[in-house]
Amino acid sequence: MSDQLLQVDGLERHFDGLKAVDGISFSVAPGEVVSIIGPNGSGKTTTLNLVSGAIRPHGGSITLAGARIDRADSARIAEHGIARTFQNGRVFATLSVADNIEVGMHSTLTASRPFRGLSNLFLLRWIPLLGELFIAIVGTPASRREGRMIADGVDAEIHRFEARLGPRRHDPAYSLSYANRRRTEIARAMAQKPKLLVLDEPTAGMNQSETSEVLQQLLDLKAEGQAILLVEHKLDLVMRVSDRVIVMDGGRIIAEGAPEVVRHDPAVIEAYIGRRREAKRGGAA
Ligand SMILES: Nc1ncnc2c1ncn2[C@@H]1O[C@H](COP(=O)(O)OP(=O)(O)OP(=O)(O)O)[C@@H](O)[C@H]1O
Repeated sequence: MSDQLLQVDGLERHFDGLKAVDGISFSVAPGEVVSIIGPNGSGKTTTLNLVSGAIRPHGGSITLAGARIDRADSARIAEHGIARTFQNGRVFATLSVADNIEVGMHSTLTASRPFRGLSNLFLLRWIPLLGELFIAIVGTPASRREGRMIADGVDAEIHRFEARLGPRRHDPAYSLSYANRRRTEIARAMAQKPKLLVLDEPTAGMNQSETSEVLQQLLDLKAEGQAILLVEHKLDLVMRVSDRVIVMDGGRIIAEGAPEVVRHDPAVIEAYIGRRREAKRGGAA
């Protein structure tokens, strides 16, 4: 059995004949930070969507900690231990920062969701619903203990971004700045205590000082031993935080290796610089 945390083999996904992800294979080891970079439209987000179960692959396999997850839906994949954030930042707008983070812990609950395994069985899915409702109203010693654990977990995640989210813990997400919404999203993902944290452009739309702050937070997560699969356009950040960098172009992996090696790979330089040259020529025409 592989000692990798995430193992992706021959992954494929097409959209109306367009091969967005064209038979890629890669892995993430426990505690490793792996970044996927590449020009626009090269298949990075589609890869994250496949790994997190947002869409289904048309071929290949995805294994997390030894379990096949490529046929599971995103809720089951979250239970397996993958948490993700989205390119455009997704939070529950009317929920407070604390409540958004608490939602992230839902997939980890056991005492408050004793029949959650039945949720996958269409005819029996009302049983866990009624069970959860009953426990929420009446409560059990175990569910009360779990309630305290949730409150501690929310505090711990807010503490991660204390200076920014601490004063805003009761504010509705719609009232937050864009950067704070993205921080809330990362805190919610971390509240799941994921084996693998999947981040899609966590600094998109952020200025330089906000980006530096995110870089420091990613370095802190890495120091905690958190495995991360990251898609990011800001190459300075990628080079500083990654153990390994995967470069995609046209749905394929064109280079892979340590940041310094990949940075000087001729195929990578061509994919980036050549594309820019083409865009300029197109603009000039
Ligand atoms: N739902 C979809 N329907 C049709 N085509 C899609 C869909 N999702 C992605 N694609 C196409 O698949 C290709 C890869 O897209 P993807 O979003 O994965 O690229 P990307 O590398 O993440 O790009 P960017 O850096 O711009 O976010 C693109 O040509 C895109 O237009």
